[in-house]
Amino acid sequence: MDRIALFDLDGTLLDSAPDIHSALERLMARHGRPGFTREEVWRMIGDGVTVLIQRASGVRNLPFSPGLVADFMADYEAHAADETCPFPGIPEVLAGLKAAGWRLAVCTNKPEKAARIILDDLGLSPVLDDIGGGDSFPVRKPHPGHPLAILARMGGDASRAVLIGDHQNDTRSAKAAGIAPVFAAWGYGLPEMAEGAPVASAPADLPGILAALLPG
Ligand SMILES: O=C(O)COP(=O)(O)O
Ligand SMILES: [Mg+2]
Repeated sequence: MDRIALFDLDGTLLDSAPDIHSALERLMARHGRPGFTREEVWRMIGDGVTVLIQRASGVRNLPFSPGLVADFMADYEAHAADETCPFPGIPEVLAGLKAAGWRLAVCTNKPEKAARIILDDLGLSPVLDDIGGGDSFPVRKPHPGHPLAILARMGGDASRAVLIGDHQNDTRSAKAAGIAPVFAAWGYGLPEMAEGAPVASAPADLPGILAALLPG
């Protein structure tokens, strides 16, 4: 059976924080609230857009409502790839893995529509076999059902898959699913979020780590 590499999106494949940050600044400004530092935004990313807006509105004493999320998303989707780009080395690593026979997919807590807009815009969609967002299934990371639902769609198996991500939600969902986790240390997570998973310090480390975990 083919080996499958599942990639987290924000903070793993893509440096997407600049556009998330900008859209959040505009949302706060529309409600007369001050913005956030980039580091504060990194700490709020990882559990999907609703939790991001709950965290941000909570800190700024802005009553949370689903309308805030819809308002944020309409603006974010229109600007999601303005400054967002793959981390250096990512396109080459994806192409190399593909050439080595791996099938590739994205497992992100970002809403699927926004993920597809960005991946299309950055020209990464053709190398991906599947994209499963935070709203694609009844559950999302850290629930193991999120990566497992993507594997099921691909006809894959947990024992022949790895999940690379920058947050404890990634390592935890992988471990609970029986998928080998790899921690992306270049992303937005704190080092302790690796929780014992093998650590890749740069994208260029991935081919070696993945081949060691799942020899062809
Ligand atoms: O949208 C988020 O909060 C996180 O998305 P990710 O799962 O791709 O890191
Ligand atoms: Mg991430």
